[in-house]
Amino acid sequence: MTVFSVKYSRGSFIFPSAQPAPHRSFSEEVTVLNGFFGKLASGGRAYVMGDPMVPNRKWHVYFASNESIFPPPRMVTLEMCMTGLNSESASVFFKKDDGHNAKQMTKLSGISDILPEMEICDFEFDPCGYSMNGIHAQVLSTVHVTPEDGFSYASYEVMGFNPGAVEYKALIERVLRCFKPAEFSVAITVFGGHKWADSWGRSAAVDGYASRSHVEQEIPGGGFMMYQCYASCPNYSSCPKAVKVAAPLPKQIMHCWEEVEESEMCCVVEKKGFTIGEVR
Ligand SMILES: C[S@@+](CC[C@H](N)C(=O)[O-])C[C@H]1O[C@@H](n2cnc3c(N)ncnc32)[C@H](O)[C@@H]1O
Repeated sequence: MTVFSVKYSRGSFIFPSAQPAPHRSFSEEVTVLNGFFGKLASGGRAYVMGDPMVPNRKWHVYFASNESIFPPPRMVTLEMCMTGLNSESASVFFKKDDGHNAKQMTKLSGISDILPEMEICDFEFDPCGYSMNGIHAQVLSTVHVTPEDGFSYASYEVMGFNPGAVEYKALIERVLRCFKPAEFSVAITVFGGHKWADSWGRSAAVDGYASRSHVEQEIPGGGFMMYQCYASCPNYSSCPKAVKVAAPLPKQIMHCWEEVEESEMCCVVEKKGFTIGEVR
């Protein structure tokens, strides 16, 4: 089987020092990924997006494609990372003596209502935890839930949908209803031209949450990424305004990959076919 394209993405780890190799730093991960995919026609391309005002919330992305013209065809991807889950919402993802299983977790949590047409294969962990994969035609989605209090976490990812047929803000709100997190991030990746993605390239005002940061990054060939972090804010009028951070200008490109630790990256690096940068 030939790889057509690959994308690896993650937020900042909650416990970075607990990560085993090769996840001790993004540069280590990129080295491993380039070992597998760096020889694809596009070369490996890596980005770190984040707002310096929100230091523990960065979005790490790696792409490679067998097309020399990057990026691959039209595609929108939404990725949400949620922490501080509401304890009642999280309790759904604990097994119970009455045989409470993954199917009931999917229904009771509201996950089945996020995109009702999805066919879902769900799994409950023992004593708690939940994962599912969903499919409908070319649309794919996945959810993973760690419900334990103190380090609760849920992720939602969907790709391959028609952005004109799914309303961006409403989808985010259906996901939030399942978990009611204290904080969350949304990463949007658009391949195939900015305009095609309709409302998906714009920031969303989400009821009950304040946008804490908003970062945008153009991808060579017409692609686009947007990364937004939110924190719950019941009294919306007193919420601080979001800081909108622009994409880096070409003149900010610096060749300093080897000298830069991930924690202090402040530049864009292009070296031997891969690019890594932090957007400020
Ligand atoms: C949903 S699973 C992780 C799935 C997957 N690694 C991910 O996040 O993409 C994590 C939750 O399942 C629970 N769990 C129970 N048994 C587990 C196991 N054998 N492996 C991983 N997680 C387990 C953890 O305590 C946690 O609440």
